[in-house]
Amino acid sequence: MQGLIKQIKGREILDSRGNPTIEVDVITIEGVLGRAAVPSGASTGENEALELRDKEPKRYLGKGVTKAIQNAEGEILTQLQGLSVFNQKQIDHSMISLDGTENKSRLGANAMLGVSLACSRAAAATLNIPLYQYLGGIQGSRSLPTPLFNIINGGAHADSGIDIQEFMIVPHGAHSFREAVRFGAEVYYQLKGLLAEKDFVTAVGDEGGFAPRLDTSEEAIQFIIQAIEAAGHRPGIDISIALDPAASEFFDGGYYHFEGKKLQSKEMVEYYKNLASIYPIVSIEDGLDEQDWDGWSLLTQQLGEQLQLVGDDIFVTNSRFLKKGIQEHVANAILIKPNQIGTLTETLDTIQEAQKAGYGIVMSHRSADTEDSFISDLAVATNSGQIKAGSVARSERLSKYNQLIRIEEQLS
Ligand SMILES: C=C(OP(=O)(O)O)C(=O)O
Ligand SMILES: [Mg+2]
Repeated sequence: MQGLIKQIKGREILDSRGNPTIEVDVITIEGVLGRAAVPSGASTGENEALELRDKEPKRYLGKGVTKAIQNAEGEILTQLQGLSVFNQKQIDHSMISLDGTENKSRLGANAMLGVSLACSRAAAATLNIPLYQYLGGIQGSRSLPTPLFNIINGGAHADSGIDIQEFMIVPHGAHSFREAVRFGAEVYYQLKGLLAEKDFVTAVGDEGGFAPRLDTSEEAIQFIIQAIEAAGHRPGIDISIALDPAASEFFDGGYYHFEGKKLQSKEMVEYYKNLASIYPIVSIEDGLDEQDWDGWSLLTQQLGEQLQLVGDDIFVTNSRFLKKGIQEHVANAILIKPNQIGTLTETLDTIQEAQKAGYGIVMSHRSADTEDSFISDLAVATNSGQIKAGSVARSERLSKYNQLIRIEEQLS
């Protein structure tokens, strides 16, 4: 039998915030290597699988992942040694039962996901085929996703003081992925000029979008509209806007503390409704808090016909929460972050569940990411339709977009 797991090696590498994160090598008896690195969030959902970090911070770095590495190289290797990398389900389910906890807190979702993804890379390498082709099989790998470029950063991702975390542009009028990237870059550079003209700083936040000290989110949207026009594109026709308020971050004591006001769910819904009636907004992610299911129902009733409403913190890539959402008519799309759930098999199950229910899929990076571009291949393999991986000007973000440019070339 081909592809039997012989060795697992973990190492600490740095993520884009300069913190340690885990990279895993899986080596088969034929000496084939599969490698994967795991990203890390800042605005994490309460119900995410646990990222295992050491108790003590390092002298100059954030908390390390040496315990997660020990688990991958020790207990996980003992459990998986001799299994074939082609048995992805078996690999993932045996790690889940070995861990034995609801949220993967014993072995660490970071250790488990690193191993899980590295196994699939080793399988693709054994067959000598691209990862997207291995993951997608004959049915998959047909369409390139539309990118959502995050060009203004707020919330937990920057010190801009803007309450909404992500202002993204959606170049749905582009005819190819390559052209979409060009649209993104054109708007990004126009936006830089417009901000500089008004004496705003053009330093960037965690995901590579600008982080100007603006008073309101509406001001950020107006800058983006101007930048789209300055780049020669038509707002709402060639390029629209997507938002990720990441509202769990400003929800406290039953209220949304938003732009100096203390708002109830229904007032937030009114705010979004008004915003969407003025500007070409096509998608809002995490418009409300992860526990505010009633608010989410109202949001979906009021805006679900007209907008994509994406659940990130509320679903945490977990089919259990997604099923509840489908039953209760909450949201109409899901954000997919493999490290929120911790294995490839569970990620694929959640995607399938969402697709069956007609929910949209947005494949996603994390705010602290690495040069690993696994999610690009996964987006194509599952025909996710959309991907968000930050701006067009930091390499850990570009690794995803550039990989998609290569895949597009191969598929055409
Ligand atoms: C990518 C996101 O941020 P983080 O990785 O900080 O959760 C998000 O909230 O969608
Ligand atoms: Mg989000």
